[in-house]
Amino acid sequence: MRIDIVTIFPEFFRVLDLSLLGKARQTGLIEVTAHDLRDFTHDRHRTVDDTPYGGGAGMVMKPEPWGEALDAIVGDGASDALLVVPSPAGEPFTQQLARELAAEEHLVFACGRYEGIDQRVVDHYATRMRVRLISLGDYVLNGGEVAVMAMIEAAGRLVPGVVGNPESLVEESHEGGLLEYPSYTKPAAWRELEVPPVLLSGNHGAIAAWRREQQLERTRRVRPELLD
Ligand SMILES: N#Cc1c(-c2ccc3ccn(Cc4ccc(CN5CCOCC5)cc4)c3c2)n[nH]c1N
Repeated sequence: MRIDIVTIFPEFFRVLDLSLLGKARQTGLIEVTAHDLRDFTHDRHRTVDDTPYGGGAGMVMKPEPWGEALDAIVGDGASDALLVVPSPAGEPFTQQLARELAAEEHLVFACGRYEGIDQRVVDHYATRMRVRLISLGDYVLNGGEVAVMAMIEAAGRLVPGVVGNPESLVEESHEGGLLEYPSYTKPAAWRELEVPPVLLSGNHGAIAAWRREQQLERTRRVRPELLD
């Protein structure tokens, strides 16, 4: 999988050199490149924003630098890449959407700032490639970078070979539509708190049944809408 990110804060994505995704990058499973949008400006101040037509607070990101940056990544014609634009107005990011992103060969993330990117950028690239506006959740961020980091982590870990033990991807929260069961490890007693005895029983059928019941109880209590 190839991932390109366009942002005015490319150093924000240095953290992707660490941990699981760092290893996936070293093995070539996932190739991540962050591009500085200001490298595609031509004025002394490397300007990427301007006042909004129609008035209103804040600034809007100019289309020209975005056009040059995205053309440098996907060329000047049609592209099979998927352009992902984080936006408060986007479709909700879910585990299912993470699976869909994980199946893509080439993802291009456009990280907006200020009040967002001139709409014509999305409208233009929608004539040349698939474009999806995606929202991390119903709260307001200052830009797309945090959302892109979450999307790359959620999708990247689903790419075959990235997570050592694929079984660990199955019994997670939101896999299979339920929240995950509680987990325990040694010691068997800690600050007078005991591990549930069934987990020490060695009875794999009883353990599986207990875990399933825990998933259902937790989902009913915390996220009942997932059971609809
Ligand atoms: N993913 C994701 C996100 C984002 C996100 C993603 C990308 C950008 C680029 C700029 N921003 C700042 C911004 C904040 C609020 C608004 C709404 N405006 C409506 C009219 O009144 C002014 C305010 C617009 C832009 C972004 C925010 N926020 N929350 C998510 N789940």
